[in-house]
Amino acid sequence: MHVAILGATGYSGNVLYNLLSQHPNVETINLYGHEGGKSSRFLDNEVPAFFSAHIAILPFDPKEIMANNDLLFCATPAGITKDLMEPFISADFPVIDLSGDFRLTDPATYEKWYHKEAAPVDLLEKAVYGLAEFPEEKAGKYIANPGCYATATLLGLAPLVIKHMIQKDSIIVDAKSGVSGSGRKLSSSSQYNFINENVWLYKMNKHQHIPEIMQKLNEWDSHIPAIQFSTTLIPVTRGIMATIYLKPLKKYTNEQLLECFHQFYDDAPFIRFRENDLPTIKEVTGSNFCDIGINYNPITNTITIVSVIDNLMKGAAGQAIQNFNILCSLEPTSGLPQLPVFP
Ligand SMILES: NC(=O)C1=CN([C@@H]2O[C@H](COP(=O)(O)OP(=O)(O)OC[C@H]3O[C@@H](n4cnc5c(N)ncnc54)[C@H](OP(=O)(O)O)[C@@H]3O)[C@@H](O)[C@H]2O)C=CC1
Ligand SMILES: CC(=O)N[C@@H](CCC(=O)OP(=O)(O)O)C(=O)O
Repeated sequence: MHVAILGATGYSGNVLYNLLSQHPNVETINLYGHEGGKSSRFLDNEVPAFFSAHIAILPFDPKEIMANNDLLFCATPAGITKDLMEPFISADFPVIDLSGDFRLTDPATYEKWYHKEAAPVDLLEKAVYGLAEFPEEKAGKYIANPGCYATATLLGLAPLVIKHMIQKDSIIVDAKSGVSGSGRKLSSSSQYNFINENVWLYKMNKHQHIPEIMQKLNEWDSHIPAIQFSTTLIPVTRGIMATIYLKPLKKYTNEQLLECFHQFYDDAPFIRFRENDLPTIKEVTGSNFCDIGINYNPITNTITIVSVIDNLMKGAAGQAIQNFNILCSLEPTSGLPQLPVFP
């Protein structure tokens, strides 16, 4: 297949290029950048880590992309993506979009949480939310790849929520992310002097993944009223840990809780259910795995779920490849590493 990447110079685009260049079903990868941008940009000049990849970054041109490729991976920022995607959606051209612009079905909710103008409703209606382990019933060729925090949180919560085993108003999520989650551009919080030997709880009660998580949770259980959700920046490059606390609906044994997770995840190639062993971020770095461990405290009647992913893999480019495999009916694990980078 011939595939295109828009935004290959960004972190998620870098990882997409890396994965696609080793994908057995991908013949060529064409790179695109800004509309009307310089025609003399090359990947190796922009990203020294890809020193030998002397590949041109062509100016963004929907007609040329659709004429020369079978599918587009879009790794541009939220707020910008929605202005670029109309020609692809109108032509029913396959797109896997890593941004948040087409994940929320309600434009007013997007505008409230992203503080940006939403995509038009007729375009939003064509998008399919692509949490790979829990595909939508709706079919479509425009896949809205989930957010990184949303992926870790939803995969940790899914089994107990779908089986209605929890007190619905009891969910508290304390999520932490490495700095690459904010992309390649420098910001005050990504400066070494700020985040080294520091932790920072940011966007308290305002994080844009709250409505995304609620949208999916309410598909599984429409009676979940809200979640308490916080995001903390930690001094690591890659990785997310979502620590989830909730109260069970009634007393369950540890075995009953383990059995619930096994039912959902034993056949899922990228979920490693670790039972009562609580995973660390490093155990999934560089892989598309989501590792999940659980603990039950009878004294406080609290279940703790720890869900870890690599934000650039399962939280972005890795899940995008999973969605590519699903959309194109390829082997579910094609192009994705089977072990993390460790140590
Ligand atoms: N980082 C992460 O862990 C995750 C990111 N995402 C989402 O994936 C998307 C990409 O994120 P990330 O890789 O971190 O971002 P980066 O900031 O690292 O990269 C953004 C990319 O978009 C390009 N770009 C920006 N504006 C335009 C434009 N108008 N036309 C064409 N290209 C443009 C940039 O090119 P240039 O540098 O030339 O401007 C760059 O290649 C975002 O929507 C993000 O929210 C989702 C999950 C996790
Ligand atoms: C560490 C860090 O800053 N992470 C980013 C995640 C950005 C992202 O992926 O945003 P969308 O999925 O909504 O596009 C944040 O918390 O906003």
